[in-house]
Amino acid sequence: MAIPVILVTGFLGAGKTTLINHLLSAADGRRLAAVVNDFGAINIDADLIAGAADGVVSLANGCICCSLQGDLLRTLGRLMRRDPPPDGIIIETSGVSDPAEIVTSLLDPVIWREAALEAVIALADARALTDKPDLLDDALCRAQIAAADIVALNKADLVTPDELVRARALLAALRPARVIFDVTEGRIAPELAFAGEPQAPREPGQAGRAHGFSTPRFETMSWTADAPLSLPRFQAAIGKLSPHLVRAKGFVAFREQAGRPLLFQLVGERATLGPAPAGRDGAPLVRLVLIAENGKLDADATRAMLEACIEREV
Ligand SMILES: Nc1nc2c(ncn2[C@@H]2O[C@H](COP(=O)(O)OP(=O)(O)OP(=O)(O)O)[C@@H](O)[C@H]2O)c(=O)[nH]1
Repeated sequence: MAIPVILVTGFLGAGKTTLINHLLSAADGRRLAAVVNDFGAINIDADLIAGAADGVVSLANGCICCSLQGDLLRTLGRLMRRDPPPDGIIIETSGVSDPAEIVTSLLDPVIWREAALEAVIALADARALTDKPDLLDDALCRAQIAAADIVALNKADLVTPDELVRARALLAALRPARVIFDVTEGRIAPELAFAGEPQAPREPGQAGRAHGFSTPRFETMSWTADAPLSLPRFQAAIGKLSPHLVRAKGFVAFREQAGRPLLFQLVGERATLGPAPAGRDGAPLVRLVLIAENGKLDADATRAMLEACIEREV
């Protein structure tokens, strides 16, 4: 029997990793494997998928809808040959991927027989949609919603009930026939994701047509440091950089809070610092990935700004 595959898509920072963590934690004895794709050179998402290190495969430094497509198919092949094989596979696309391209690859009859695409779940960010309804004018964002069987309107906790109704209406106008769920922290019912029998292969839809805006549209920069940072200087640097960024994330450590690694997240203008999952041995103390629209980030100046945050021992 074919292994069911769930494809998770959605704009940068909408909550894809959070949803996958939820699905893995609610797996109820099912052996789920996850393939995560970070567009940057450092794969932060793989380290954020809790407690499933064994079943998580990371594809970094490219986008699985274009440069890493072959890697994705090879990875699926390897996962399917595991003994025992997984009961389900979740693929997280990077926020800059056009899922239609990946859907087309997964519809290859050879793949389909063994790993059948069961559902495409698109994450939309209720807060971002409320702040910027014209997000949905964006071709990439539309392609992600258009490819979905299920739309999860995430971050419901960050908007009022009226705002939630408006955000939902915006999505419904774009994708009237699809199911839209309001969720917080990606807590979609697992049975919605792995619903049972895979659907019949579908038409690739707009595959190919919508492409061209994916990877070349964004650029990514990674930065690492082996010494802790100054918290006020880092906050000031992020304040200056955030207007030029669409997304940033990574692990940080501050001199002011010695021995406490933190997870830094920036989505739009919302920056948060929270507890980091246990670090990987040998990984640099500070690992950041910054994503910007092409041409919006001066890499040298950004690097210099971040270097200036390092607290050197005197
Ligand atoms: N308040 C709130 N925050 C959320 C919710 N879901 C996710 N977040 C936060 O939003 C940020 C981004 O979440 P991720 O799950 O990393 O988003 P992503 O789509 O995987 O991000 P990329 O892979 O970089 O595109 C993190 O700080 C999450 O903790 C939610 O429902 N409510």
